Amino acid sequence: MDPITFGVLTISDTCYNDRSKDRSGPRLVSQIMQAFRNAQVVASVVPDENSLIQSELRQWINREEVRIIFTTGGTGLAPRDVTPEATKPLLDKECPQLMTAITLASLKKTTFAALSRGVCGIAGNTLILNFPGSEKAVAECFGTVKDLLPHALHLINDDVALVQRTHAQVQGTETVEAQIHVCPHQTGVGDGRDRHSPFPMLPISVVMDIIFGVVQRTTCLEDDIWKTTSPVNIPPFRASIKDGYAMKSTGFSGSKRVVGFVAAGDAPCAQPLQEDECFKINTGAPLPDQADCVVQVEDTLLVSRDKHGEESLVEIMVEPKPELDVRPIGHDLRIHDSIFPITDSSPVVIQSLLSSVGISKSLPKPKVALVSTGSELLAPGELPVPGKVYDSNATMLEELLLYFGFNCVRTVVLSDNLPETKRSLVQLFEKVEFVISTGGVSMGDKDFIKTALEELNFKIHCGRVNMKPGKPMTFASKDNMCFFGLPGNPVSAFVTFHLFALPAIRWAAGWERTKCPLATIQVKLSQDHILDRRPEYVRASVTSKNGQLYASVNGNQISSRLQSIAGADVLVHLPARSSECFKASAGESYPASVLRYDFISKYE
Ligand SMILES: Nc1nc2c(c(=O)[nH]1)N[C@H]1C(S)=C(S)[C@@H](COP(=O)(O)OP(=O)(O)OC[C@H]3O[C@@H](n4cnc5c(N)ncnc54)[C@H](O)[C@@H]3O)O[C@H]1N2
Ligand code: MOO
Ligand SMILES: [Mg+2]
Repeated sequence: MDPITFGVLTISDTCYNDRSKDRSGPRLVSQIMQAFRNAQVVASVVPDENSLIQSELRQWINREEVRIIFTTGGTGLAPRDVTPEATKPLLDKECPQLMTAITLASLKKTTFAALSRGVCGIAGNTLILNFPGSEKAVAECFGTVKDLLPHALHLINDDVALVQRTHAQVQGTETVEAQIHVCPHQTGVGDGRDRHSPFPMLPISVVMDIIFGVVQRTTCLEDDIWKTTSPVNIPPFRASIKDGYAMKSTGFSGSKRVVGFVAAGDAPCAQPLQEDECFKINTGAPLPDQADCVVQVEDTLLVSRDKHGEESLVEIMVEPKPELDVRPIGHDLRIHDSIFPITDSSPVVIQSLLSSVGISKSLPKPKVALVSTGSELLAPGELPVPGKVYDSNATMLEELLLYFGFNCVRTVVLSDNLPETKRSLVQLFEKVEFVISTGGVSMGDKDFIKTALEELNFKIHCGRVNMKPGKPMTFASKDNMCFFGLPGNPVSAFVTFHLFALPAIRWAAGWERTKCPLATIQVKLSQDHILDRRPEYVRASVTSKNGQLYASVNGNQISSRLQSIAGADVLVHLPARSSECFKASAGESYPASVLRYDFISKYE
């Protein structure tokens, strides 16, 4: 079936000024993608300006392939709400009943639906529907009309055969769902149908929304961990902060007799203590019951030793003050207080804080399996064979998982063989929740991953992403099993692991959503870079010059050249080329994902 292109136009001053605030547009895109397997989507954001709305709508109406446009926002009663006024003059025919259907359904949820003034109609061969601006409303409105859309398009197209077929379906002989289903790429068929990927190229933000919507959390840190209270005080006894002498702060008289030695690990000592006596004590040792301060060894002089060579008299050079160099009981953490002052999902933080209060519990981490696919692959260590290449992806991904605090339970190398691929996936998913594969997701007649997933009844949420490298990145799921099919080119696998698989695993592990993706910083480009047709994620090393971070692109960026990850501190996010702009210039500032903790390679 031919792809249908949908337009999603977010109309909002706020979202225009800060795209990250646009929740409704991406939500709509993701719903379209989930509902229509043959959908392509163009999306844009404009402010609440009549002329700008019309100019964007006109461009899409004039594009033959754009068949349905949803607008979101600007339908209310506020002075800046002009979406219906901008839309109406462009319509050849209005479809008021479509809007009535939407309004009736929305009124069942909230009477506020009565305050939306959206219109629906046909412009050329394009159906336009105005939806309100809220994410929830958009989802509901889309749900109301989605099943009507294929038939509406057939009617607009005057496609008699399909119209008749839909009428038959309405009478109960076939489902509309079946009609709009498109099978994934059929390898080796050799006819026209297998020459284009049926998978729309989704924007990264949409793929992220889908991933966070689909991946289930295997641990619920909020409940299990964040509310944990301490069963002990830290320190559990009054502890010395210094190596020195524990004594009474009262009756200071210059020198004191050393009456005992307390080391870390000794039980607190109840022995009576006079004002002219002291105990030699080590850092971390419990203060004798009758002492109330410690004088560090640097502020004392040894006066004499006894016949065994032990210290017997010391001169105290500073005045002892109550509580000097003493950590009171519960100073760092009080019993029954929360162990976690703030939520921090780092396994380092969680495990070590739990250990500090005596809780020995390893956090359940999502179980991950890695699979390298490809008949051309040789394991490192094997002798070279003509036509074969060494498998770098399995090692790279295993090291990355370890670097980010996760383990992988198994690594297997598959040949390009459909039954073997299916068998291995089934076996792996008996043991793990995540399988990350590399290779076999593009258009070759040996690229079996998507077919295997379909045949195993996985839902393929994403088969292509609008990015370079990493275009064929595939994400699929079934029940709580999640599958990432990273592209085989090693750099594509590297980039897509960081951008998609890692955030998904962190999410499953219970991390806060905003913490799941890599941290983003702003960097200035050190050199010009020609922009690609796809948004590009460029490996670059970072130099700090007078506090400003500069990114230097790491040589040839072809996705097979793994050397570009050497010295890669960040992935610089470069936008796609446009008619106005074909290069990113030196000195311009771009966002960049931080790949490693030590992300500044040079200081100048
Ligand atoms: N007709 C089209 N061909 C390709 C397209 C396309 O859109 N149309 N996309 C290209 C893009 S972009 C990428 S990225 C690759 C992705 O390919 P696959 O995921 O199918 O991966 P393979 O074909 O199996 O391998 C690609 C390449 O990578 C090497 N490779 C694979 N696994 C490993 C490994 N474990 N270690 C090292 N190197 C590996 C493999 O030998 C190939 O050279 O498809 C393009 N094609
Ligand atoms: O997207 Mo591919 O990953 O360009 O090489
Ligand atoms: Mg391939």
